[in-house]
Order: sequence, then C-alpha cells, then structure tokens
Amino acid sequence: MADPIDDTGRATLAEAGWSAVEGRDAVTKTYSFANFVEAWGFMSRAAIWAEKLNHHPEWFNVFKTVEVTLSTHDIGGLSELDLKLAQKMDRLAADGE
Ligand SMILES: C[C@H](O)[C@H](O)[C@H]1CNC2=NC(N)=NC(=O)C2=N1
Repeated sequence: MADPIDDTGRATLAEAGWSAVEGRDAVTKTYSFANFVEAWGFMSRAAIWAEKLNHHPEWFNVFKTVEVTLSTHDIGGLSELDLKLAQKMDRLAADGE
C-alpha cells in the first residue's frame, strides 16, 4: 500500500506548479508542448515510467496540451507515489517542452 504524502511532499508539489483539485485529494498540472507529436511523445515516455512505478496518471490530451491529474486510487488520496510520478513527469516534460 502506498504511503500517504506528508505536508513536505504537498509543499514540494505546490512549488513545482501542481495545483490542488477541487473536492478530492489530488493534484493537477497542464503541460504545453510545441505540437501534438511532442505532446504524444511525452505521454509515451511518461507511460513507460508509470508502468515501472505501477502508478498511473489520469490525463487528457488536446492537440499540444496534456492535462495530468495525480491521486492514489488505492488510498483515495495523495501518496508518495504521486509525488514520485509528478517529479518524473516534470523531468520528462522539461526534456521535450
Ligand atoms: C492492481 C494495481 O497494482 C493497482 O491498481 C495500482 C495501479 N496503478 C495505480 N495508479 C494510481 N494512480 N493509483 C492507484 O492506486 C494504482 N494502483
């Protein structure tokens, strides 16, 4: 079972630009890329890491933007896995944004 995130982890997410989701213990961020193919490439790279972590995003792609929401379904809220995946996605996006 994933460890619930602590206040330090929540602050880290906020500092990295992840916003709280209204009405649920989750965070969201929208990435914008040069074009659709770059956005898709990001999703492909992120998908590989999600599988490695066995932790999967909720995401919505329109053209060159990818809206990502992270929460841990097993505990109904934010866990250390969300922080880990968020930081990984931020690094992957920085490579391709
Ligand atoms: C059975 C499988 O390990 C679980 O469903 C994993 C898969 N990926 C997951 N992803 C997310 N975001 N939350 C989970 O609780 C979760 N659980």
